Amino acid sequence: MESCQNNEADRWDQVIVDNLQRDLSSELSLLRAPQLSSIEKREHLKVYLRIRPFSSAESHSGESQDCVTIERPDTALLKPPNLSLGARLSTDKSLPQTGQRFQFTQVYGPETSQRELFQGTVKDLVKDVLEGGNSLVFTYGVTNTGKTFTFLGPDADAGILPRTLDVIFSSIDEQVFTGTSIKPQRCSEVTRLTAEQQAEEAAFKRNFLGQLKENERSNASLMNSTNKTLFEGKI
Ligand SMILES: Nc1ncnc2c1ncn2[C@@H]1O[C@H](COP(=O)(O)OP(=O)(O)OP(=O)(O)O)[C@@H](O)[C@H]1O
Repeated sequence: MESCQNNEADRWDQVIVDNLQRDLSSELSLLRAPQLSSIEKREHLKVYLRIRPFSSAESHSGESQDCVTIERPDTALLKPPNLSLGARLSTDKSLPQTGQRFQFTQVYGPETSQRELFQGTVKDLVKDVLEGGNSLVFTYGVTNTGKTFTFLGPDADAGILPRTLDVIFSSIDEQVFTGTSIKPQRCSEVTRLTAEQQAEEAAFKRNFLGQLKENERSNASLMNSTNKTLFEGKI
């Protein structure tokens, strides 16, 4: 009897498992195509490649700029640089060097200005942020590839961060809250300050800015005395 019951139970398990398999497989096969295309539509990650110009040391070292070729606006072909270990170990110099192709949202060549890069990559994100959106931008690359140049840039040729701040502050010009009764907290919250807290914040700000100015002054006088020593040393 027991064995008969077991057989019966096994049969039902089998039926349920079979149905489950059949249902899932038919559902998955129906869902697969639309799901993939909707993921593709929601793809927000953009990856840009910026190729910096050769430094004068690199140009003088005899390295060929052919190690990076922009094949299409979104594709770069990379070959091992002549001076790299891989290229030096390759025994047959008559064979063409093999390269690897990489695809990006857009490739920016060495002649790209800071302005062009900002306009092509980050400007629209800043507009979204001004309308309440969130964005994350970061630079990634080995040392000496131009991350700091791209992000901060020299004073005379600002990178994407100062350009972003400029757009933000120019856009909210009229809406800047000049009072001191609220203080930003974490990413998107604010704390309301009592009169006593406002006085504390104001004193902290005065001290902080005073210290910054003092540091700038002492750095400038240190530079002056170092230059003077070097100059006198040369004479
Ligand atoms: N687009 C560019 N045009 C002209 N010079 C550039 C450019 N990008 C980088 N450089 C120069 O190349 C050098 C290395 O750049 P940078 O310091 O930005 O590299 P990095 O990736 O931040 O390096 P690290 O990771 O070591 O801090 C600097 O002398 C910089 O001025």
